[in-house]
Amino acid sequence: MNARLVDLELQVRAMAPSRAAAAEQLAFLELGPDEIALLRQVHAPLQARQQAIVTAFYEHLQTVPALRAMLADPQVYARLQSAQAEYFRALTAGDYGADYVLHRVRVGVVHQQIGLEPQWYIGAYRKYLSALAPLLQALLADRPELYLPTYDALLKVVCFDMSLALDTYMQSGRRELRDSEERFRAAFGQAAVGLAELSVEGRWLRANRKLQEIVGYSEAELQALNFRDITPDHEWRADEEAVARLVAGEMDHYSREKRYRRKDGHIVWVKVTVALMHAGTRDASVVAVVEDIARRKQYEEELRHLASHDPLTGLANRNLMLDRLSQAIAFAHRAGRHVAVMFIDLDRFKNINDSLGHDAGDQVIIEVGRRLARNIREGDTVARVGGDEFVVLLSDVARDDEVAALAAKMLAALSLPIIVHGQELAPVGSIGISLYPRDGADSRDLLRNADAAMYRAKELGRGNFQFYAEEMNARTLDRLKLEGGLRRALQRDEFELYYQSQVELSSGRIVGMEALLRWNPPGGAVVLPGDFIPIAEETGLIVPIGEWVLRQACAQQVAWREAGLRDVRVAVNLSARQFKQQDLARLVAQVLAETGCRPQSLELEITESVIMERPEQATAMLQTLSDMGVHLSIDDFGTGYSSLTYLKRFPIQTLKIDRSFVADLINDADDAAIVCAVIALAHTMGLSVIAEGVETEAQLDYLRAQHCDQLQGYYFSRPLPAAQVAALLAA
Ligand SMILES: Nc1nc2c(ncn2[C@@H]2O[C@H](COP(=O)(O)O[C@H]3[C@@H](O)[C@H](n4cnc5c(=O)[nH]c(N)nc54)O[C@@H]3COP(=O)(O)O)[C@@H](O)[C@H]2O)c(=O)[nH]1
Repeated sequence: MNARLVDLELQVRAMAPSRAAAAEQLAFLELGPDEIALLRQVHAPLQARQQAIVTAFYEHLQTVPALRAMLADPQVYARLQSAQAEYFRALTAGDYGADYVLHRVRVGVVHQQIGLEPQWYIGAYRKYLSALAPLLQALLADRPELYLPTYDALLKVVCFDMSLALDTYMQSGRRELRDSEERFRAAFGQAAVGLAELSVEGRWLRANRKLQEIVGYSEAELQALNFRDITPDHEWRADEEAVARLVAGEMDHYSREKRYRRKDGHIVWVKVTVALMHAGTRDASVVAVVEDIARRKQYEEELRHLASHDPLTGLANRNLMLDRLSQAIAFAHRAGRHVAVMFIDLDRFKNINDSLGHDAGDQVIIEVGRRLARNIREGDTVARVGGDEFVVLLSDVARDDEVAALAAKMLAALSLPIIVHGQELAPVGSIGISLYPRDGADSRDLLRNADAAMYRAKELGRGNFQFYAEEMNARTLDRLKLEGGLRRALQRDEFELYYQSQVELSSGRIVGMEALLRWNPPGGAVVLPGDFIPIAEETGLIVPIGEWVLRQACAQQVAWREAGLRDVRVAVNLSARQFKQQDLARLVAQVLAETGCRPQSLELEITESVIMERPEQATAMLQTLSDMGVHLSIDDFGTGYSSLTYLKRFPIQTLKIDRSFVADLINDADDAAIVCAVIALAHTMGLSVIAEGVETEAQLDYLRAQHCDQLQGYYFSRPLPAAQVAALLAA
């Protein structure tokens, strides 16, 4: 027997009345041995008519559309007909014991399971009785006095059958209800979402396990509470209004996201979907499906945070800063207050990135962000708006001096040492400040003007703060114009090299020419490198410009030589960015090859500060250049902090004393001492020394007395165009 049949049989046995109950029922129906005997008498002749009766019975069933559909399957039809034949056989067989009872109950269960409604069942009994009445009458025609008792006996058996069948239906109904309640209880209890039933006044009536987990209260604890007790900040008003609309029939359910306060005090986000049960009755209650959406809310919050914050520092990003600035302006406008915008740019941050790597740069940025944030009040904002650029918004400011004091405090905080990768760094920042409403009516103007003030702070030597002033915009515009002009200068051939002679003290002969760049913009005066090299350096334009200088200077050296003039060395200045170019050595080799200039006729001047920025890398680069035979000198010597250890290792030939020391040599004992020390040091290390900026005979005499090797300065010659230099060399 398969599992379904076993289950069926178990159900049948469970539903069948006990022997005693069946006997009691038969007694109540007054079906005794006499009646049974009467039925047995007609049993055999009735069996002969069985087929006709069963067929007629089924034809009758087919007249009902619902039953016809149920009997459409031929297999089902054949099985039911065979079961019906057996039913018919047992009806008058006279044995109404346990097997009979089980058979009748089984038929009832099967019919109930296939969905046959009881009304068709009772109609079927009526059909049997109607069909059998004339038959019995015919069979008992010769003994008509037996017809009524026999029919009455048959009626009792059919009533017995009917009671068994109806009992089966009722029991099945009860069982289904019980099963469904159990299923509901299990589903309610184990559901993966929170489920609760509440009174329309908001008292908790039932709460499943998941809901108890979400709110941290047991069901019993909840039953002593109203939902308002665990809903924060009067959020419950919205729930109450919605439930009132449910009760009024204005909607059949509602969903909303809300918060509960857990038993442990934490707030948890949930989505509740609420419907009314038993609407319109005194038993009306509210069913709530409660989903824990804390995760989703957290993701949403994270996404919101990501869209408005800088991922490295966690500070506000530009978007959030602009938003807060607009709000602050609106507030200040209403309240007649001021807003301050501070634009902060780290000075030489690129050097940290280049020399210690991006990881170190990141650490510095994070620490700078922390330091700025530590110095502001609640309600103010620190935002990171670029690589090393920050904006601080002071949303409610009364006076300038308040802002100035804070800017000074921030600069001091910034410059405290940071240890990164074992190196001590002291970040320096330049701060530009604009104030609403004085320096701009909207965010755009305030930021632009704070930026201009920041550039001014940089121009004034970095590490300071500047308030915006009208003329700064003009300066910014000039700077932009200059940058635009520089970009076009190369193509338009607006650059020119001037040369300044370097004189050997012992012989008085010109031994070198320093190439000094000049820019002749169309229609304008000559621009000196001090006014455009820093911008070229910042914008990267220095790389192509520097390449042009190198090529031009080498070509000029060859031209002078080939013109039969003195074979002097040409000195070219290398900027910081050029010196850090990976392919500098390759470029120098290529230019030497292209122009025919000999390596020993080229001198490269690199400033002390550029070399000392990354001495290890500088040593390698200097070595490569030196191996090529190029002459190397350290420019502006004395202005940086050269380590003697490194100095010894650098493959250089010359130290060039900065002209600032030479300028006051005669009047300033300190400068004189420095010059003497540099000359002595260079000679000890086997290097030659050149002093630049020599303007007077007194300076010349002093340097001669100190055995300086070479001199350069206006005393001998100002920087001159190449053509005039040719005359000088010829002379
Ligand atoms: N990367 C590059 N830098 C360059 C290039 N050309 C020039 N420069 C650097 O610009 C700075 C300013 O140069 P410049 O205005 O040309 O000034 C030079 C001389 O004119 C000046 N000088 C020389 N003698 C005297 C003097 O007796 N008195 C006095 N007041 N000034 C004098 O000194 C400048 C040369 O300096 P240095 O290079 O240190 O020898 C300057 O730093 C240039 O290096 C270029 O092509 N690329």
